[in-house]
Amino acid sequence: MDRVFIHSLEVLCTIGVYEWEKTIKQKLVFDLELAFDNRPAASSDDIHLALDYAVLSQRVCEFANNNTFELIETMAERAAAMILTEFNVAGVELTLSKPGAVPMAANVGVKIVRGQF
Ligand SMILES: Nc1nc2c(c(=O)[nH]1)N=C([C@H](O)[C@@H](O)CO)CN2
Repeated sequence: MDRVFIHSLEVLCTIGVYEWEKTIKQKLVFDLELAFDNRPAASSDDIHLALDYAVLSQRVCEFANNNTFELIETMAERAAAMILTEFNVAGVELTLSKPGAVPMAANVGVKIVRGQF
């Protein structure tokens, strides 16, 4: 299966398990791989047959901005479910990073794969 990808999509969100985290915005970074057949778009050169990565990026930012969770696991799961529901993709691989959450680590996060590839 072909893929469309979106890397390093940065969103400011309310996310975290501690009380102080519920009063601030923190940066999350999405890396997305979407299972999608690109051949109809390629053969027709028609954006309407493509998975529009600009539209999908905007929707993920909106979703993350408008939903507050404690765990990044929950954000990842719900965002993947939203993508599978709202977009015509067979599968989603979603890596969600919370840079700066652990000062001693360059990065921390979770990776999930949902649907089919
Ligand atoms: N597996 C996880 N571990 C932790 C999370 C998380 O979302 N998933 N979150 C925190 C805190 O919110 C942390 O980011 C504050 O620095 C701790 N561990």
